[in-house]
Parts: sequence; structure tokens; C-alpha cells
Amino acid sequence: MLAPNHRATIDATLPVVAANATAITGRFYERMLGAHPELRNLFNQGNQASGEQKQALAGAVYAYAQHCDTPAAIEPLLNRIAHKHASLGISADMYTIVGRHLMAAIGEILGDAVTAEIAEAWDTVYWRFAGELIAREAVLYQDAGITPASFLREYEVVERVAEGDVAVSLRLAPTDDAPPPAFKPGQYVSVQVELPEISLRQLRQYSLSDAADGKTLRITVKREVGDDARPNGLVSTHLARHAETGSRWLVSNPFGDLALDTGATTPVVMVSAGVGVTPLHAMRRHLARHQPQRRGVFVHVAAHGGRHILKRELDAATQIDDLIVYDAARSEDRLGSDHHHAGRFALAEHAATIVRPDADYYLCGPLPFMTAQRDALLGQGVAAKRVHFEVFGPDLLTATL
Ligand SMILES: NC(=O)C1=CN([C@@H]2O[C@H](COP(=O)(O)OP(=O)(O)OC[C@H]3O[C@@H](n4cnc5c(N)ncnc54)[C@H](O)[C@@H]3O)[C@@H](O)[C@H]2O)C=CC1
Repeated sequence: MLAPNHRATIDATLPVVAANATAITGRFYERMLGAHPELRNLFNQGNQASGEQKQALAGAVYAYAQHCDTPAAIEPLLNRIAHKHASLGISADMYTIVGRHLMAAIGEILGDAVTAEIAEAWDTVYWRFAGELIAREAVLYQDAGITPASFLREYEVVERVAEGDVAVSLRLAPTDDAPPPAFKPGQYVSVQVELPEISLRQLRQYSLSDAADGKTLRITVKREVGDDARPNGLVSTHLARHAETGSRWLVSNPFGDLALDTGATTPVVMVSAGVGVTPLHAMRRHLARHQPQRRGVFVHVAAHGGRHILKRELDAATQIDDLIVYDAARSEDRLGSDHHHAGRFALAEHAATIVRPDADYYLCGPLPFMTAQRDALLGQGVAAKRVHFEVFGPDLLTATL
């Protein structure tokens, strides 16, 4: 529990910090990356350019300050961040650097309004937040048998398969003799690439798109085309271009808390759009291989057959009912065989197929898609704790819930 005087100060200053949150975190990144340019490698340059990174940090710190005395409310956010940090090799000493620049940025943006008492209360909140993450990350590293200094391992691309017009699946085998680490369906790895064009090394997370086979890991990478707000996906474009069979890459251990409960027997409902299919496809493959009697529904939304990622692997025999939706179907797409619904997907229209007693629901896709499906499921009477989702990239959904 925060001390009562700190709690009162935090509650009194939350509105002004919230109103200035993105200015504070924007200044924080400028200061910190100016003083420690090497840390630029750790931050997604696309998210920096679009401003999503600073919104996400602001959302996380704000949510923590508000809810830190109610662990149940804050637990999912802390776990999600800790998993992401473990996939990036974040070490405990980095929190000192972040803390110093975050407190300095608060002082710069809010000026004289920051009394010694206010600074002390926010410093306390920051260090509790940091302490919670450091502890969780230490456990994740220990369980994986790695340290932040040894979080990457070399893998070779042993198979490369085009997924329609938009993506490529890469099967990766460790170059040492040991098998790859075990993982849960739904988890992701970070892949490191060198980008000489921007003099940076970048790490990006990719969901594992197949169930474990004890020999390889598979990722599926979509070429991300940019727009006014964000540049082309530098890392995915680089991988799509250069990750030929035989090429070698540094890859993290699998992490991620959006994982199928493989010990349960209750129905599983997977709802994805676009490349968001990847973690849910791994769940589907796991069910086909290891729990063929477990029932469920696999809903996937793509524009059309050419954009339907992992389409060729849908036929494994399972108790899973498929609902494939093309919302911009082409003339060659066959309704009834390769898709079951043409037109915009609205979950409520398919509630009789999708909503099942005792089911767990996993959502993955663009943020507006996940928000719409979550709202629709709650509208159908599904309990919020049954709806699992993970925002890839900065966590703007948690910030908006
Ligand atoms: N583990 C994870 O959480 C992963 C998440 N992702 C995320 O998934 C997203 C996938 O993006 P793209 O493939 O570019 O998807 P996209 O933008 O191509 O959309 C896929 C389909 O969903 C439809 N759609 C989008 N919003 C909708 C809504 N609100 N209601 C109904 N239909 C909707 C679109 O019309 C389109 O047919 C990315 O934002 C990525 O960050 C990707 C991989 C893994």
C-alpha cells in the first residue's frame, strides 16, 4: 500500500499529470535517448514516429499510479509489460536511467507546480512500478535459464513459405545442437535485425505461428506498409527481403502472457483479423495435435483469399468450427469452401456460432477490431475475465479500457 500522504498527493495530482502525460513522456524519451543513444535500439522507431510509444508509457504509468493499491486490477498490465521486457533483454539497471529521466521530465513540464512533496510521491510510485517489473522479469529470466546478457540465441531459417500476397512464414532451427525452448501457444519471440540505413539494431516481436514440435520455432511476418503517421515496417520489410533459407538471425526466448491454458478442457473461441491470426493459429495447431477432442470456434477475418494468412493449414482434423470471413472477397474466392461469410464482420450476427458456455475467448488483430469484438462479447453476456487479448506494440488498449 502507498503511505496515506503519498496516496493523497498522487490522487490530487493525477488529473494534472494525466492532462500533461504525453508531453511528459515525450520529453522523457527525448532526454533519455539523447543521453543514452544506445537505448534507441530498444525502442520501435515506427512507434516513436507515430507517438504511440509515449502514449503507451503514459497510459501504463497513469494506470499504475491509479490502481497500484489494488493488485488484481494492475496485475495483467504488469505481466504483459514484464513479458515484453524479458523478450527485449531489459535489465534492472535500466530502470534507474528511466526513473531519472522520467522524474526530470515531470519537473520540466510541470515546472514550479512540482513541490518536493509531489516529487517524492511520484518517485515512490515510479520505484514501486519498477520494483514490480524487475521482480517479475527476474522470475521470467530465471525460469527460461537465461540472463538479460544472454537473452538472444542464433537460429537458421530452414523453411520459408509465402503466405498469400502479404506475408511470409519462416521456420527457424537453433544453430547449436540443443532443441528450441518449450513455449505455450500464443507466445512470441523477439527477432533482432541490423538496419544499417538508420544505423540501428532493432528487436521486434513476432508471434509463434505453429505449435511446438521440439525442433523448430515458426514465425509469420507481414510486410507492414506505412502511411502518413508511421514509416514502412522497417523490420518486417527487412525480414521479408533478407530472411532466405539458410540465413541466420538472433532470436529471444518465447515470452507472452496471452497463452492458451493447455491444461483446461473447456471450449476455446479464437477471433482474429489479418496477421493477428498468427498466435491463434498456433493455438489451433496445438489443439489439433494435442487436444483433438477439445471443442471451439476459429473465426478469422481477412480482406480476401490473397490476404488470408496460413489458409493452407486450416484443414487439420479437430473439433473446431471454422468461420472464415472475407470482407472484400474477389471473384475467385469461393463462398462456402474457402470462406463462410462475405462482407464486414459483426460478431453479434454470428453469436449463435461463436458464444459458448464456459468458453475462453482469445482476440488478436488491429486495435479497433479487438475493441469491437471485446465490446460485442461483453454485450452477449460473456464475462470480461473470459476475454483474453494482447496488444502488439505499445499497449494502447489497456490505456483506453
Ligand atoms: N500477438 C498479437 O497480438 C499480434 C497482433 N498483431 C496485430 O494485428 C494487427 C493485424 O493487422 P493487419 O494484418 O494489418 O490487419 P488489417 O488491417 O489488414 O485487417 C484485417 C481485416 O480485419 C478487418 N477489420 C479491421 N478492423 C475491423 C473491425 N473493427 N471490425 C471488423 N473487421 C475489421 C479488415 O477490414 C481486414 O479485412 C496489427 O495491428 C498487429 O499489430 C499481429 C500479429 C500478432
